[in-house]
Amino acid sequence: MTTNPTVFTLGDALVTFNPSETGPLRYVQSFAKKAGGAELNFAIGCARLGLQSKWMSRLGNDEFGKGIYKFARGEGIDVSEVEFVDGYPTSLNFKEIREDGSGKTFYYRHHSPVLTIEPEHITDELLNGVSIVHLTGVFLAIAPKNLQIVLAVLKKAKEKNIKISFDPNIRLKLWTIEDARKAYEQIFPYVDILLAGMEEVELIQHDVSKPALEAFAKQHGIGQFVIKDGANGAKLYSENMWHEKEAFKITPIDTVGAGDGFDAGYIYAALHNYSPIESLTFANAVGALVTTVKGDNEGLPELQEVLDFMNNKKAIER
Ligand SMILES: Nc1ncnc2c1ncn2[C@@H]1O[C@H](COP(=O)(O)OP(=O)(O)OP(=O)(O)O)[C@@H](O)[C@H]1O
Ligand SMILES: O=C(O)C[C@@H](O)[C@H](O)C(=O)CO
Repeated sequence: MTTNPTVFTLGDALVTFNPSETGPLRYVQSFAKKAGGAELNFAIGCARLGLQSKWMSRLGNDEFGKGIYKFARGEGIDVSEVEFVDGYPTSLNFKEIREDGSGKTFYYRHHSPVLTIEPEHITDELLNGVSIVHLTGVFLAIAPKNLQIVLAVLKKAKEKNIKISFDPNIRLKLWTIEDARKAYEQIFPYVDILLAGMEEVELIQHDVSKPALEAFAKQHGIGQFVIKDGANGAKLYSENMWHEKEAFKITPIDTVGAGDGFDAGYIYAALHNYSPIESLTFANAVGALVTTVKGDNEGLPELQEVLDFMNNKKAIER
């Protein structure tokens, strides 16, 4: 491959308050201020792996928005499609983390700045030079009108022959499963790579037997159907075959963002023509590494870190 491929994504970012201790949020006394948001995490993951990463968003014209903007730019993300808007405060997320590393999110994003994105902002030039468009259900869940924006991006991507990947990222704190299913029905026919968590697959499609999942992929014309399953690893259905790979053995301390990291790893692998098993292994490694660091994206690794981790190579620390 001669030029470095560009990945495009679109979504809301949040100032994420990570608790300084585990346990119920009501007893937590202090937080570390960080940045989060599923699509921003994905964009950071791609940039750390060395891809060109373009993130479209809107941020509040406030201190938090400016902080996120500087953070994203510092990660090397193309922020030319990020704008500040007055009257819409930057979204917030307070996290709760349990002893096993599992997390809960408490959102304050009812008046998100991304509500000001309109279909006419999806211009012809927006996807110039882009190799893959990656969208997620979080942006869809923020407001019903976002479906029209997502469809505009998907249509533009199809016109330009750009591959489309999608992560349902179901957030039932933002919408109902019925509304999610209705929106996904309109999205799935465009999707080339579907990256879904096992629990999400169960919510979307009750029967998770292999024949039912095969029928689901065929019905929607999904070329690569990837199912992420936490500590069990991941599997892929593609070209009438199943491929499965176990997870790496690690001790998770904060699992939020593992799925976004996995997505970035899988897209990196897809853009570099990895085999199905190589792709799952690489993406599992990125997902596992994310869980070993507190924060939604601090654990996203650089390419060499993934390779060293997969080869069990110890880093020289001193
Ligand atoms: N405890 C763990 N041990 C090893 N690997 C893990 C663990 N948790 C997650 N991973 C890796 O990260 C991937 C994604 O995690 P998970 O299945 O939880 O994603 P998800 O459901 O999309 O999550 P989320 O949207 O909450 O980030 C897994 O497929 C696996 O490769
Ligand atoms: O954008 C979101 O709603 C998700 C984030 O709060 C968080 O970073 C996450 O859940 C990542 O998958």
